[in-house]
Amino acid sequence: MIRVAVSGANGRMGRLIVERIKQEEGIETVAAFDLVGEGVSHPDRMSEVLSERDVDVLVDFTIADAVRLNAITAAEAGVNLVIGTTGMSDEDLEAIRSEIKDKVAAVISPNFSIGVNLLWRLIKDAADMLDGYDIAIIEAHHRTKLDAPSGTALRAAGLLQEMGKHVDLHAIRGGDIVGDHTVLFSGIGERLEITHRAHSRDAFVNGVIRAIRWVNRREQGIYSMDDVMESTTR
Ligand SMILES: NC(=O)C1=CN([C@@H]2O[C@H](COP(=O)(O)OP(=O)(O)OC[C@H]3O[C@@H](n4cnc5c(N)ncnc54)[C@H](OP(=O)(O)O)[C@@H]3O)[C@@H](O)[C@H]2O)C=CC1
Ligand SMILES: O=C(O)C1=N[C@H](C(=O)O)C[C@H](O)C1
Repeated sequence: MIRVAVSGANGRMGRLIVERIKQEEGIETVAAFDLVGEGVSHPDRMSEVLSERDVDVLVDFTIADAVRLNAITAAEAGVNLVIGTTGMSDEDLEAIRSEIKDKVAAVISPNFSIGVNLLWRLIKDAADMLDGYDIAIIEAHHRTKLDAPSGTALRAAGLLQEMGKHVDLHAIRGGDIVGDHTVLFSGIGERLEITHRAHSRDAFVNGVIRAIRWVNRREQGIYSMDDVMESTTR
């Protein structure tokens, strides 16, 4: 049995992850952390709760200001990680990576949906073939999302910038949009749009469950959803 703790357990993602784990064989939620609410521990108590409950994997869907401390606390307790939180500074992300990489295994991804992980592959091929096209990324999310542009859009832009491409980023916030990303390649006489739309957060939760199973008892290191997808069939 994989013993999981969920951080951000009262949030949109955290609640769904806790509910899904109840339906999964071989995984159980043994601890939950959030700032307030029934049945959760305060993150100040994370270190002792992780040890007391013998947690194998901590899943973090919180806020940018919290994830660094949560990740380092888990790593020091020898607990593997699945991190989906976005909006961290480059400095925070680098600190997380360097402080945990020799201690535990961690899957870190700004998007756990399989479709977006494929989109990140497809846009590199498109950029390669559509040399000289203007590139824009347009993302849309619900009105309460804290960070903009999204972590997914920033990852897409980063991949294209590594290829020497210039990318314009546009973020829209409104209503209850779960998460849309379009990478638009505009040329003379044509354009190509590669779009992913999440209809529900199940798209992310599916990937999180895969990542939990995969990261459990993995060797120390930092991994992506690409690593998970390469070596799992379900
Ligand atoms: N990688 C992916 O596939 C996805 C990533 N995300 C990212 O995940 C994060 C969470 O998203 P979402 O669930 O919509 O956000 P929510 O705001 O709904 O949930 C975040 C929760 O974390 C709580 N929280 C804040 N600080 C701490 C802390 N120190 N320890 C534990 N819990 C804390 C918040 O409490 P309070 O409300 O009281 O502040 C809240 O309940 C965001 O960064 C989002 O961008 C979202 C979807 C998919
Ligand atoms: O906050 C969200 O909701 C989402 N955040 C992630 C991001 O910033 O890319 C992933 C997804 O688009 C939903």
